[in-house]
Amino acid sequence: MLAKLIRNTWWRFIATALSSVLFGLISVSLVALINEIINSDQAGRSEQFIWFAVLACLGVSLQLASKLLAEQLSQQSQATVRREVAEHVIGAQFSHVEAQGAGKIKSCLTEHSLKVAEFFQSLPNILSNAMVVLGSFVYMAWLDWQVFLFALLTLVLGSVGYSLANANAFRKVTEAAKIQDTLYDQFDAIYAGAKELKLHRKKRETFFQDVIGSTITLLQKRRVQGASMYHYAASWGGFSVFAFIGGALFYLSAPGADSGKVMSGFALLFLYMLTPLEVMLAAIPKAAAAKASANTIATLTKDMALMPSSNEAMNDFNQLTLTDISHGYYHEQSDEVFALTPINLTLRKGELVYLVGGNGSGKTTFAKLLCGLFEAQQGQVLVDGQAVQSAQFDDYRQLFSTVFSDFYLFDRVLGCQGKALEEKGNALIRKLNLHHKVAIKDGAFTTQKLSQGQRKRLALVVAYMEDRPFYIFDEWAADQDPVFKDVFYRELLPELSAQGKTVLVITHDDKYFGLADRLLKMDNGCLSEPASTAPAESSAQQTALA
Ligand SMILES: Nc1ncnc2c1ncn2[C@@H]1O[C@H](COP(=O)(O)OP(=O)(O)OP(=O)(O)O)[C@@H](O)[C@H]1O
Repeated sequence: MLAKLIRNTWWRFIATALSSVLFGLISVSLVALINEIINSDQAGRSEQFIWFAVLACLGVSLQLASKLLAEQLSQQSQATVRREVAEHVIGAQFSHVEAQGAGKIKSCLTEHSLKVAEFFQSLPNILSNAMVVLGSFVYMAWLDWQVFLFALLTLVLGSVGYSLANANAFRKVTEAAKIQDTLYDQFDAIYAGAKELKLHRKKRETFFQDVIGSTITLLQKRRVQGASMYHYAASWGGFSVFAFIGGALFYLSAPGADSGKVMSGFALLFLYMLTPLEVMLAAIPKAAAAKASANTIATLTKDMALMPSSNEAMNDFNQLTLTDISHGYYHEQSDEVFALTPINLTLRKGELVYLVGGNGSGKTTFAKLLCGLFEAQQGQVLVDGQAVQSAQFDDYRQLFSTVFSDFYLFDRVLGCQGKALEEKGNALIRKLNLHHKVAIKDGAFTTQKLSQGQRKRLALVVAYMEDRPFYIFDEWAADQDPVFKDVFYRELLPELSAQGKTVLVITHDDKYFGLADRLLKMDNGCLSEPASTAPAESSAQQTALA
């Protein structure tokens, strides 16, 4: 993921890297120049001062450029990550998105993307300081090659200790990234479960301490463990540097050693190198966290592969046939599978079909399968005799308008803009007796602060405005008052059917079963149709459903 981001922003990345590297090199050159100025005679100093002024101005300009570029790079990378995650959530198969869960997705959109952005922000620091350290070693080699060899040995020892700690720390950081995803799910529960938690003290305490509290503590623990490893490693690095300084000074102060310029050069370098070395070592944990976050984001987007895009849309049908289609869920904890028994069914234009059955029998799963939210794990869907291919599923879904029981109402009436549509929507709002509460203005609802039953009516308005040939209502009437329930079953549904729309109504309202053209029954994943309601020409086939 990091490599891909770098590829996408290559010129900015290269410009940032180049300006940071040059700034680092110029910084070391300035230190070397200062040492030369200290140790040269008066005559040679005027030219050196000019060089000093030129290098100082160039260095400051390059530092500014690298920081400005890194800021752009950081914001661009965060925007790219967020766009990519959002694109995958919107464009992947519904079952894949469902399998990831909201917590992980939110965590990627927020904290993980921020960590990636922070890495790019700290890039100039890492590179310029690396150059300072590297340049310092080169200058050391020029001053005294034996001391330089000693410095190299110290560097190797320091790096070995660091890489050992790094592997362990990275495991902790990766573990912390996973715990963070769980925490985001629990953050959702704080808000969504606020009523339940406020009404029950014991529940609240248990949730606060054993659920969210323990996740927060575990995350804190793993992050401290990861960071501590890096601090141990940094201390080991610091110790190696001091051992090197001590050794070098001891060697240089030995009787007969040519100390003058070399000693002052080393003293300057040691002092100058320490901070960059510290900054560099401190940047490594951030880079590790960014890598762990980038890996999480990459896995998420891989598991939510984009579906083939298309500009086509199916917009009508006469007959929709399902042959041997099925879908199942695997429940990891209980090692059980819930699966629909392969379904064979034909639905025709204008039919009003009721689907009934007990809780958990598979009605919603069937509805999701029918409208293409779930791509069948086996079997086929045929529109007017033509099998729908995998690449056509998005086109196929454009036949449906749905209101599931966990529907979502967007603030804006998306995809249905225009004055005429707005007027149509407001007429529907009046028809559903909501006009005293809400209206559509400038393409958006004036309010969403409505009761659940009223919000469901608004979802119905949106579905009507979409004007698709197939409607699915999943227990839509469950929240409606008896008067409006009657309006829904006796007026609205027959009206849709009369307009040639096919309607599948999932319902428990047995009082209205008689109004359906056909009645389907779901029982523990098995779909059947009582012979009396099956269409005459295919009743034999329909009674043999499942
Ligand atoms: N997201 C999911 N992940 C795993 N299993 C699921 C999921 N949704 C449903 N199930 C399983 O599928 C079965 C059927 O669920 P479904 O929602 O289709 O039932 P339903 O008939 O619509 O129930 P209800 O009348 O309560 O809405 C359930 O018993 C449950 O075990």
